[in-house]
Amino acid sequence: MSSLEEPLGLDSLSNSGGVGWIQRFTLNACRPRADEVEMRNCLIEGRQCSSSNSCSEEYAWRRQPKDIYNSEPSMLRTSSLGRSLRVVDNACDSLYKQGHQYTSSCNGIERDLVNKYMRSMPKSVKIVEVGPRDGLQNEKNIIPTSVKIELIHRLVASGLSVIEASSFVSPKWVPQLSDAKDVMEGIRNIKDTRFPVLIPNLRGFEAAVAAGVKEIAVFASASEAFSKSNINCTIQDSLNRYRDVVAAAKGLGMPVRGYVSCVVGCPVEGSVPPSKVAYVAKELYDLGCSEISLGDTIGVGTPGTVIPMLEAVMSVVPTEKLAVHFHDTYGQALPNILISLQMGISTVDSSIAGLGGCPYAKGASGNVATEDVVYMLKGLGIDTNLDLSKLIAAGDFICKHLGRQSGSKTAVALSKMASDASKI
Ligand SMILES: CC(C)(COP(=O)([O-])OP(=O)([O-])OC[C@H]1O[C@@H](n2cnc3c(N)ncnc32)[C@H](O)[C@@H]1OP(=O)([O-])[O-])[C@@H](O)C(=O)NCCC(=O)NCCSC(=O)C[C@@](C)(O)CC(=O)[O-]
Repeated sequence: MSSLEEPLGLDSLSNSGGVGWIQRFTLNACRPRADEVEMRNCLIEGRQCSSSNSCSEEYAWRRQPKDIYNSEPSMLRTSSLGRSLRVVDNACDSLYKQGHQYTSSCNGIERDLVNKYMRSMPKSVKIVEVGPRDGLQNEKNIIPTSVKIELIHRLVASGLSVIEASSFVSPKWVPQLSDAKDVMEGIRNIKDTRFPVLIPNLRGFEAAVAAGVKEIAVFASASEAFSKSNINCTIQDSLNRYRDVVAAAKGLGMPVRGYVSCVVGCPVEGSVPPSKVAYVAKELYDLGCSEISLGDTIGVGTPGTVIPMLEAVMSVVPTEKLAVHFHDTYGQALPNILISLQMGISTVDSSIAGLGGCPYAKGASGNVATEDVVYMLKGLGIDTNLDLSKLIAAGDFICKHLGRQSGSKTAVALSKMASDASKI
């Protein structure tokens, strides 16, 4: 086992002030007020109480089952406290306030956390929904075009402003998306939503234009081996190809997004150096791409590897032009997004119900689930203008069609709570 695979033990923190840091975040160090203790006890014991926090009738989450999706995450947070009963844990809680303000109420002491932890966080985040493209491209059974169109309509209804609709790639390589033209026809009348599509070459570009596409994305790799297996050419050849595609798109006034895949690791080459990612990102930016999305295609990144990668890219491409695109193979997507936000990035790609995977990246799991990203952003008080309940319904729709459970932990948890509440 390499040292990177070994988790840090508490003993290794003691010499670096780590224990003190941990103590500041324990309940003992941040004792609940007496009335909160009393309220918690009543909840555990199932009896009624009348503290100032009022749990006199029922649990908050039982009172309004229909509003459960729209509740703030702090109201939905639960902890088992060693018993099967779940309780609202507000003993030492962060209070979410509108307008990007956070305070922590603890022992009656108000602490302003904005400057301490949230200083560099964006006030709003743009989500680029990639479910209909990245989410579905790897599905073995061909999904009817009408289902893809219905999914896109549902995603639009949840407030998403950018939805990657499909790919104009070779149908021999990705048969699932060979109906791109028909999907575009089915969403032609939707206004005020952007529907970019993935384009591998001029041929795909021409087909997309003929289908009424208004925005495209080209996709290069930071790994030579992945470039070969994904688009059957070297990185340099792909950049040369994209030069013509971007020029043609610019000639029509179309915005072009540029993807860099394998920004942390490659299924064939292993680790990918940040300098290589920065090189490809800058090349795409210089070609005229208005946004560069950095894809951890196989989901191996952790904040420890994402930070140096982003540092390298941010030194050559303006931060506001960057997006992050994390797959969740090792459950690292949310921490990676959080660190990206802290580094100033405000565009995040995600896929409804965590669908996804690349046909040329074996073992890679789905993208981070849109519902989970939105839940986290709501908890951080960051504006998304999205309706979480409608997102969950959209995820439910496609998962039912695929015959599997959602890959979104938020969707699973909130659906279970809603169903439990409806039985009461
Ligand atoms: C790039 C090519 C086309 C090269 O394909 P090729 O086989 O190397 O070469 P080709 O140009 O000779 O084309 C082969 C056949 O495809 C046809 N063809 C050629 N182009 C098109 C086109 N645009 N639309 C429709 N058909 C096309 C072409 O006409 C020919 O047909 P044939 O003569 O044999 O009947 C192929 O390798 C390809 O389509 N690759 C796409 C693979 C793909 O979509 N992968 C998943 C993308 S996900 C990703 O990259 C990561 C990302 C973006 O999600 C970020 C992340 O997750 O990190």
